[in-house]
Amino acid sequence: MKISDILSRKERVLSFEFFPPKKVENEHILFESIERLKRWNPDFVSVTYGAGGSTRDKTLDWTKKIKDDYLLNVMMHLTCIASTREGVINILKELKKSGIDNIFALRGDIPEELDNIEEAFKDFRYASDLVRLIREVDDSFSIGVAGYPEGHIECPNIGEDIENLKKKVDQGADFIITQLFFDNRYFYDYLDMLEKYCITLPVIAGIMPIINIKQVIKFTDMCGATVPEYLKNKMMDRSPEEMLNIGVDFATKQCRDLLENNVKGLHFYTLNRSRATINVLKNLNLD
Ligand SMILES: NC(=O)C1=CN([C@@H]2O[C@H](COP(=O)(O)OP(=O)(O)OC[C@H]3O[C@@H](n4cnc5c(N)ncnc54)[C@H](O)[C@@H]3O)[C@@H](O)[C@H]2O)C=CC1
Ligand SMILES: Nc1nc(=O)c2c([nH]1)NC[C@@H]1CN(c3ccc(C(=O)N[C@@H](CCC(=O)O)C(=O)O)cc3)CN21
Repeated sequence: MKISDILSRKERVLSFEFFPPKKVENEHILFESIERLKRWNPDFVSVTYGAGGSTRDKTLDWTKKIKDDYLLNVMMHLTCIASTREGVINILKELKKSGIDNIFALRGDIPEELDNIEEAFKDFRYASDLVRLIREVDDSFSIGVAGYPEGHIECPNIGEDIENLKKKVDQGADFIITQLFFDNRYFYDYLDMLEKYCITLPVIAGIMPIINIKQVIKFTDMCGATVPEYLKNKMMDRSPEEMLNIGVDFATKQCRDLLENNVKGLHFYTLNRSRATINVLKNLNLD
């Protein structure tokens, strides 16, 4: 089912994001999480795409599996860095054949071990190049792209970053999912700016209930999202149980405020765990 159709029909959407487990022994954690989260009737779930090629096949396999075994509406993340035109065209054919209608089109993180960046950018430079190719090859996909409420880390200023977002929109993207953020002010200011730049696509908010503060600090240092100082302080040196409760409490307040302000959707970065996200959803009493 195309996410663009769901977005035009529904006032608000709910979605969950997973990544293909690196270790076989972690697969059961993901199975359990999908099983539990399915009860919340997500409008779609998405599967991330590993940079550098390592987990790419796994992404397609997991996306198919979640669709066929759990009967969920799926979106596959597709990154284009270090990919060839031909390789991407083959993946699009495979997606079509498998009945997968939704693609999250990304450039992808630049792998640390990359020694020849020009080679990696040979066929695709930006996510907008990928959006263009998808539209060229098969116009029937629904395409999501990433938006950065705090600006993308490689971009000198947010205005320029939004102009770059506009290129993805102009190439035919259908909706935007934001990078994770913890202060809603960034999100509301971002929506105001998008309006000024005449970007009218639906914007789904990316939410990560914090389970482990050290892991989140490590990740946000890399992706440029700000973790509020008081939240860091509150979570430091707590037990895993205490940390999860603080994370759930924070994400609940954040989502409640977004819902009061008519957010178009909540997309949870679950990190393959279900408990924190489910506790937030329970607190929200979503109907
Ligand atoms: N769930 C996931 O898998 C997510 C992954 N990401 C990661 O975030 C990173 C960026 O990916 P995207 O946003 O898809 O890339 P993008 O191609 O839209 O943007 C990448 C950078 O290039 C700049 N840029 C874009 N077009 C440009 C142009 N024509 N001229 C000059 N600069 C331009 C942007 O401002 C940004 O700084 C990747 O590292 C991606 O993997 C981000 C969000 C979610
Ligand atoms: N720049 C960027 N790249 C991404 O891949 C990405 C985003 N942003 N933003 C949204 C989500 C969040 N994603 C994340 C966030 C954190 C981890 C993380 O902490 N991973 C663990 C390993 C987990 C495991 O393999 O068990 C780590 O320690 O890196 C992974 C994906 C993927 N997405």
